[in-house]
Amino acid sequence: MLKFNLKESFLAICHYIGADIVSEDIETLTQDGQDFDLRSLEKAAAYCGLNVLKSRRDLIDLSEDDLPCILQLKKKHFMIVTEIREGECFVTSRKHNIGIWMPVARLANVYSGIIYRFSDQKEKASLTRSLMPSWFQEQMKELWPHYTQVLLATFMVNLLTLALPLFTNMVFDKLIPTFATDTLLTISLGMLGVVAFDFTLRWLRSFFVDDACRIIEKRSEQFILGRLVQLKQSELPDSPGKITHAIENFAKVKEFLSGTVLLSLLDVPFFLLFTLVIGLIGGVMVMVPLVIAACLIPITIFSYRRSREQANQLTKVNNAKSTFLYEVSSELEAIKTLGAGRKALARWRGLVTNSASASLMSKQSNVLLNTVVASATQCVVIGMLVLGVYQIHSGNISPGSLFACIILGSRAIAPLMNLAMAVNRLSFSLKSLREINELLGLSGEDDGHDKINVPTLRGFIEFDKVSYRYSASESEVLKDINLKIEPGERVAILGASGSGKSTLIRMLQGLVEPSEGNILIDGQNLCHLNLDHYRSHCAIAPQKPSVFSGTLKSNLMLGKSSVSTERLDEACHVAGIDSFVRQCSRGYAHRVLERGENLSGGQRQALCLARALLRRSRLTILDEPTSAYDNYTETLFCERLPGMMQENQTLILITHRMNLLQLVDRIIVMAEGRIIADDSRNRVLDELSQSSAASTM
Ligand SMILES: Nc1ncnc2c1ncn2[C@@H]1O[C@H](COP(=O)(O)OP(=O)(O)OP(=O)(O)O)[C@@H](O)[C@H]1O
Repeated sequence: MLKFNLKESFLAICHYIGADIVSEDIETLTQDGQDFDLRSLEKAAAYCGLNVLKSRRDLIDLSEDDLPCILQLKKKHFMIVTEIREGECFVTSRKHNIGIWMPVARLANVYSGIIYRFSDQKEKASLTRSLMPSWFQEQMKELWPHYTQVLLATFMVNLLTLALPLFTNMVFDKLIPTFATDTLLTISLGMLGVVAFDFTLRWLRSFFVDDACRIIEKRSEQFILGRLVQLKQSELPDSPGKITHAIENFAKVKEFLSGTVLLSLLDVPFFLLFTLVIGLIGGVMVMVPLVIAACLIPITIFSYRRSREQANQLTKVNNAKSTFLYEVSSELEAIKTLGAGRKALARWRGLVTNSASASLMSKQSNVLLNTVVASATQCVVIGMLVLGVYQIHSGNISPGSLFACIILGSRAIAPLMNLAMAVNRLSFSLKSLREINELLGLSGEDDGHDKINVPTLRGFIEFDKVSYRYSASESEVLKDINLKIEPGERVAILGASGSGKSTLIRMLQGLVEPSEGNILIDGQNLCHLNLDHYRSHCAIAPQKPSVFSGTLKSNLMLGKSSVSTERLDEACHVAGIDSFVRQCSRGYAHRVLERGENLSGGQRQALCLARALLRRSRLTILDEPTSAYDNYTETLFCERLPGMMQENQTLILITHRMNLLQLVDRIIVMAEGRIIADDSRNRVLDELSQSSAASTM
């Protein structure tokens, strides 16, 4: 029988689905030497973009949807199933890519009942996205058990609150007249027990709320960043400051969930319970809290509306502040050298003034509201005392009942007061939630369609009548582009600044979608491809180098989980950053600051170029890869690159440097968003030199 251990079985699955992973990758991922268990399997699967689902399942229930899968056999052996038919499963071997049909009855003798299935991570993500409008509500739903505990604790706490007024009533009406000290002692001890229980419940309630909040915080923040990465580039707000502001503001939602606002909301329904008890004890005395509540409700509603407007205003000015701060902090050097500090300061002053006055208005109305609301308890006590005197005088209630009503009245009105005071924070929390919902609700790259995985990219590219217009631009920046690039071709794209070269490359990476026409990759429409998967087969050195804080190695390995040192050395050698790595005392472990601030422009560019070359992808796109290089390093790069490129690797090179054209066989020339020449290198260069000679005559 074809039995494996778990690791071999997983490799067999990968081989079957064409996932790009080898045994060495798994060893690096799971730290060789450790047992390959479920955790290791999950890690290795995630590397291939898969989720593992381990469950119990009868063989009889196995369906096409579960395939390919791993069956756990009785003696810790495993077997993979790739096909099923009436009463039989096809179990296969990785090494020989062959298998046998085995009767289910025979398999059942050795099968332990446990199956490992695999689903595409994107499928799971798109499932989450289908819940997008209510992603937050969904999370809250999952936390329902936590909030049930909170509700239960709230209910108990409020019930226990009744004990004190009832005790007071009894003391005044029964124990003082009879001087029943034994009863007083017994009931007092009982009351101490109630206080201890109340204390525990309150503590538990805030613990449950904090715990729920911690879970929401963890899940939401993971979800937010995960979703952000998947959003369509063209849909994102123009300013990164807006994005960070929306995410930072999410803290207000967490504050709402963990703070007094939520607890005051939960306490509000108990107003009815307390007024009911006041009605039972004091009859007409119930009118006092009802009247005060009736006054508080419109004040609360008015205050909520006002604070909503203020929240909108404050968010707007704070957005502008964050955006400006982001810009200034990232371009501090340019501001200094250009002597633009004063101008920046003047603009900052304007923004700060706006923000300070918006925040002052919000604070002032909050303080006014708090002062008005704080008087409500006093009004309840005064109202109760005045009405109580008449009621006692007419024999309707006892003095004990009056005391009990005063305590209950204050308690009944407290949640309404808290709510009125919390509306300001409530409107800010809701505003923040709306803001983040709007951001996360933008279209994602993989929303809507079932996306196709390209198991291995051949690199055949076709632009079919492609046009594109940026939402902010007045006219099309690409017009009716028809283009075919065969696998293994080496192509340069030339053109004046603004002719659309980088936009064409951005489209090729699926960052922006054609306004018209289609882009086909190996015959498949790019918009139907799983972009994450497709991009994992591409390597790009962008025009603007993107360097992150970490080490040289972490920057080189971005998007790659393991790579041999030889490969790393080779890529750095070709990109011309090897001598710098050698100069650094810690080599690849050399510390890189945020955005590569401690590297020169050329080093940053070389780092990104080495990162792209390291991937040895079928499709390599280099967008002005040597624009920051000196001539000598550029010449070395031109000499070394051909030795590294394999025959089947397609190269697309955007450049203004004539020196780099020796790397390609074909040249495409663009002007004003159109292809104006597309031919072999020599012919295009001849044409270009003829036309430049003609223009100088
Ligand atoms: N995000 C954007 N929003 C609006 N217009 C844009 C955007 N990015 C680029 N453009 C416009 O699109 C046109 C093509 O830009 P693109 O960057 O593709 O040119 P390019 O040929 O790569 O130029 P260069 O050689 O200077 O890099 C330009 O006119 C540019 O102003």
